[in-house]
Amino acid sequence: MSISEKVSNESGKKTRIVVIGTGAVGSTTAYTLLLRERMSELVLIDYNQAKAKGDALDMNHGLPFTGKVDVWAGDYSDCAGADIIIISAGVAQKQGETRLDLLKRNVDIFNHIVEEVMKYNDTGILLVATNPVDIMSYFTWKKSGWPSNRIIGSGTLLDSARFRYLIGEKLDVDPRSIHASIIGEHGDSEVPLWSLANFAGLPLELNEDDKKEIFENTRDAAYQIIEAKGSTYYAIALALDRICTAILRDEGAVLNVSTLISSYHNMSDIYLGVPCIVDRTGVREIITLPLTEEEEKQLQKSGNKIREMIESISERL
Ligand SMILES: NC(=O)C1=CN([C@@H]2O[C@H](COP(=O)(O)OP(=O)(O)OC[C@H]3O[C@@H](n4cnc5c(N)ncnc54)[C@H](O)[C@@H]3O)[C@@H](O)[C@H]2O)C=CC1
Ligand SMILES: CC(=O)C(=O)O
Repeated sequence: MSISEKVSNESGKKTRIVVIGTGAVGSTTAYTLLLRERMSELVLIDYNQAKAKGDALDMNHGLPFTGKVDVWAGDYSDCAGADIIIISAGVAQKQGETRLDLLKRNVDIFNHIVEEVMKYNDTGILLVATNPVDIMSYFTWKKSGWPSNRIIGSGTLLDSARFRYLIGEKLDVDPRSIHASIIGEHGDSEVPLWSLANFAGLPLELNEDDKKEIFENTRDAAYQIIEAKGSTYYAIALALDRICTAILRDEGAVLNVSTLISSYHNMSDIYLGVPCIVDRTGVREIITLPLTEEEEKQLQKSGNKIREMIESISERL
């Protein structure tokens, strides 16, 4: 069986992923998808066309070491027929800057991108990584007019991975065996769900100081990495690859992505990071977790912060 057959979807059609914005996050994501042979066609689009062309050339030179994937630097017309379109274009967070500071600049960029994508595709799934991701996902949903199940933000999948890694380190247990979630905003108001965290079904043996340290290092991870090297991209690339895989393989995997909530712990009409069942249709179902009173309070605070940000761009919606 050839690789292109292997990665074809059920109808035998080739599988295409488009990455828009091939900066640190976009190019690392594209490379991760290529290494793991997730698709038969990979298209790179960037405002800086030379960068996209250089990346495509560089990745093509690696094909003798991977499988057969067609990789090229394209334009928006290549979104036609794409299964997944990842948007990681925009302005990156600078040292000391919050994700929300980026909002207005990135809305301008998305206004153009979403309009272009809509000209060529109305059946794919849009996967948003650009920050502030919950608000950019909401904006994309509004602007596109697509059903919300097909507009997915990376949400708190990355934060949950950081949380599981740090808990695993503390307990000396493989992070894949740690079941623990961060929900809410992908940002400073995110909420750790200690009440549900476990491994092998057992509660975690962590004292309050350990918990405080683990959560603060989870919440502040992006700031720490940006201070050290300017931007974060490896772990988000793996998180985006995980979401693409759940979609393309129709997995029904539970992932903490950002989605439109309509009645979640008394909140509605915002995009928020919550556990969702992800399959070929995108977000198939949102899972409502039983929270403690304190966790619910924190989640509502996080939701209110997102709502305020959405209201600050209301004239653009
Ligand atoms: N959701 C998450 O967990 C994470 C999100 N991010 C976010 O991802 C975004 C990208 O970050 P980086 O890759 O580090 O930034 P970067 O500056 O390296 O890359 C951004 C790219 O977008 C391109 N771009 C700008 N305007 C464009 C347009 N109109 N059309 C097409 N391309 C355009 C730029 O030319 C550049 O190549 C940022 O908003 C960052 O905060 C970063 C890490 C994790
Ligand atoms: C930059 C960012 O959002 C992150 O690494 O979490």
